[in-house]
Amino acid sequence: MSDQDYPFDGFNTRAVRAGQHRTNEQEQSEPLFLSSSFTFTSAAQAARRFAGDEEGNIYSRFSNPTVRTFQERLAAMEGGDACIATASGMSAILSTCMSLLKSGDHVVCARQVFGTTVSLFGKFLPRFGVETSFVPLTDYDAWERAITGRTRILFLETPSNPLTEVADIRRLAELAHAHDCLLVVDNCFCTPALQRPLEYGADLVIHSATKYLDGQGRCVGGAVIGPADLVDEEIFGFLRAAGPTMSAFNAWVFIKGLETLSLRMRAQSENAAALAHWLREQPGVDHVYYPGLNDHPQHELAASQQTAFGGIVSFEVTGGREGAWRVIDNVRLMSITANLGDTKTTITHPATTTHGRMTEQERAEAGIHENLIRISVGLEDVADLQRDLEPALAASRGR
Ligand SMILES: N[C@@H](CCOC(=O)CCC(=O)O)C(=O)O
Repeated sequence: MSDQDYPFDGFNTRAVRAGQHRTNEQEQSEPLFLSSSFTFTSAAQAARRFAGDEEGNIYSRFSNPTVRTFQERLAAMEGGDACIATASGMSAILSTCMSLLKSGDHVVCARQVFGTTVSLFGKFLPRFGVETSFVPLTDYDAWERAITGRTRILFLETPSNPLTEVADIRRLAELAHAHDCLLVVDNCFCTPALQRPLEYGADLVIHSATKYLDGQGRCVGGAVIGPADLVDEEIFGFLRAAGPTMSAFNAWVFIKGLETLSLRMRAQSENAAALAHWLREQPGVDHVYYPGLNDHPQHELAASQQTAFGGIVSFEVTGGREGAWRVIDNVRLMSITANLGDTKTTITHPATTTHGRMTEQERAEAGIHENLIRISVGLEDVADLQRDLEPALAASRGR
């Protein structure tokens, strides 16, 4: 069908409609296909499907209609040609690396990324001959200096986890392309509702669907979005062979999550902004990290690159690790958990959890101090979040 015949292409329309292919049952909501394999009408048809001469389902490790709906919907939302769904956000990064890199290749990665991403690049990929140089996220000269003739991928998160530092995607895309590299952006904190890195020149977008795409803390999953030649050819080939696949059930949950993504991201951004401003005024709070604050070092860049500032607020308290733990131990409403993007507000001590397996030096270089607390702001009333934090902050100060 041509665009003229079907001109319904707004972002919110895609979020609720893209990828839906009704069956003969004429269902209103997307069906969940819990079937590990699919049948063929003949041996010849099976052979055609396996040879790739005929489109159609084969086996849910690499082809499932519910997973396909999620992939088509997320690709449409990110503005990419293709999407591959994976078992987790980490397996999305792993699948990208295993399919696009070979022994002898080199990656440049921001220092300010999720701790497990540091482990993958710094500890596991070197076993397969792929080395990574880590650079400060916003030091563009350092990115350039780190690129060698063997560099294939530049990898970053923006905003970064947990300090919400923001990098200029356009600038890094130009740098990557000038050196024949790919720019891979983990868009977990913003989601396509707030930022679409492919529009700024990124080659691939990574997601942990576990976070905002689900949005209600139910399922683990991931995705890679980008051009068909990379995603459908290279990365799909690895996924089919190695099998770090998203389950149909999880895909179905994520499909429903995508339908409310825009609303949640806006509401959570508003709540986070209100909490960040309030936190700045509280005794015992040393520093608040939130891109929506005027004094955030990349506030203007975030305003130009994102349509809202996101739901993550991090802050430092007086009293070191003990002070931070006391705040966390004294909240009653927020959930103490190592996850983010949930409608329920979560509170985390990054230095000992999400970034706990980085070395002390790696954490210091990334600016993650022992007194840092990360809050993923949910959809509760901000007044209740303040009511929860106020006595926790007081307890931390010994009052
Ligand atoms: N990226 C998420 C996920 C948190 O997950 C963990 O902290 C598990 C640690 C591990 O991978 O071993 C976040 O930052 O909350």
